[in-house]
Amino acid sequence: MSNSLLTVNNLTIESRSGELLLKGIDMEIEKGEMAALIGESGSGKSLTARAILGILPEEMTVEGQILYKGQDLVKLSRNEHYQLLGKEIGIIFQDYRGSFTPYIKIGKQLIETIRTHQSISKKAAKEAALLALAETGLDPKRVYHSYPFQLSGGQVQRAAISMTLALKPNILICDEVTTALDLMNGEKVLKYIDKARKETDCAVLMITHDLAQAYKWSDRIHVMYEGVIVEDGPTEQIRFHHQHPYTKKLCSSLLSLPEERQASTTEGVYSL
Ligand SMILES: Nc1ncnc2c1ncn2[C@@H]1O[C@H](COP(=O)(O)OP(=O)(O)OP(=O)(O)O)[C@@H](O)[C@H]1O
Ligand code: NI
Repeated sequence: MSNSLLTVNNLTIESRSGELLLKGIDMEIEKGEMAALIGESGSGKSLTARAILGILPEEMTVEGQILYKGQDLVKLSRNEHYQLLGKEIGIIFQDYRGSFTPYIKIGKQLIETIRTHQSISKKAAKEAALLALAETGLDPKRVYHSYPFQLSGGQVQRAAISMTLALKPNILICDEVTTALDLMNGEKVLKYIDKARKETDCAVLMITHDLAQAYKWSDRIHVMYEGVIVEDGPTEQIRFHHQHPYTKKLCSSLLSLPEERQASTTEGVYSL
């Protein structure tokens, strides 16, 4: 067997009306790997993430397996699944504003989250919170003592990422994390996620529309199209030797852009 940390086998999701939203996808994510899941809007990327997190709408029917540490996540109850969130499986969403309650200071919320998952003293949790904030390039004391509305969008998002990473999850799922950020902040966030991955050896599943971003940061790319993973492989292979017509279309949309812009990761420009 491989080094797989998370194995998705033949995952199928059907909506209440009988529409097949995911059609038997397979995916393996290894420890320490940055795996990208790319594909156009509505192809099933976020549903895949939600299945792994156990937060799919109740009315959907799920078949197949999601194996993690010897257990099948598809078979867990909501409550059992919920226990894994945070410490084992972390999530960073595009909509980071929902990560914090508006009228409680960031520091207090960080401490509470850390202490929900680790039995450490308030003082130790405060130290961990300040360290986590500093690592995302924020002014730790200022952010710690601020309410979310006193910070810019990019600062709140970095604070939300600090909170997720302070728990040191084994798998981190990032769903379109840079879409709402400008280029500079998007790059900072990805750099920070990558640094955390290297330090903790966690696996990252990076969901994105942005092929340039996937090229730059991921080790492996899974290409999704209409609920199917049409192709996957090491990033270089997908970049230079892809086979599937949909991947060709995706890659050629990027190739037609000037070279220096390919190296950057602007949001929007490469969106499909
Ligand atoms: N709660 C829901 N009920 C019914 N259908 C849904 C629900 N959530 C998503 N879908 C459908 O499932 C399909 C996949 O949606 P999903 O959110 O996974 O797409 P995505 O690849 O993440 O797209 P985007 O890039 O726009 O975020 C879409 O056709 C969508 O309409
Ligand atoms: Ni999505």
